[in-house]
Amino acid sequence: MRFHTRKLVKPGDLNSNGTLFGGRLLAWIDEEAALYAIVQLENGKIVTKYMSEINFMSAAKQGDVIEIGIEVVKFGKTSLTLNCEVRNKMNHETIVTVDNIIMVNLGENGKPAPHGKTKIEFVKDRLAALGEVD
Ligand SMILES: CC(=O)SCCNC(=O)CCNC(=O)[C@H](O)C(C)(C)COP(=O)(O)OP(=O)(O)OC[C@H]1O[C@@H](n2cnc3c(N)ncnc32)[C@H](O)[C@@H]1OP(=O)(O)O
Repeated sequence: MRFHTRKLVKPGDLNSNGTLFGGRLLAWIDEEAALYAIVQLENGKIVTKYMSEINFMSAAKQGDVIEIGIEVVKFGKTSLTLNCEVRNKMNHETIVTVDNIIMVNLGENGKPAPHGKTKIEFVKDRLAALGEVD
């Protein structure tokens, strides 16, 4: 699993227990999944369809640095299924796992559209293929 994004837990991110608010964490995960899918599928019109088992394993507290990891479970026809783990950057303690996040690729009409992708691609390889590596 590749951990792309780091977040600092700030006072405005806390719940009434003084730990990281779960809704805030889910918003960060949703944005990360959307970003990942937009880059992989090369389409800005992508929506979250479904999230399965969300397991809050440990609490994060103010001042913690956390990181969000995403990996591909499956390329579908119009969908991309992702898996997510959020962990403490410093000690790698797992904070939450989400087993399946289904992102759906939309066409111009807003309906599911085939994305034509079957495997993970890296932007640097796409650029290299275009002769645009710096
Ligand atoms: C980033 C964000 O926060 S976006 C905001 C939140 N999300 C939204 O507002 C989305 C609202 N939902 C919708 O607009 C619609 O449900 C859509 C466009 C996503 C999907 O429409 P549907 O008619 O359900 O699409 P359809 O049945 O063709 O399924 C599309 C794909 O999703 C998959 N899918 C749909 N429902 C599920 C489900 N419950 N579990 C797993 N996969 C599912 C299908 O298998 C299909 O994948 P495939 O083509 O790779 O085989």
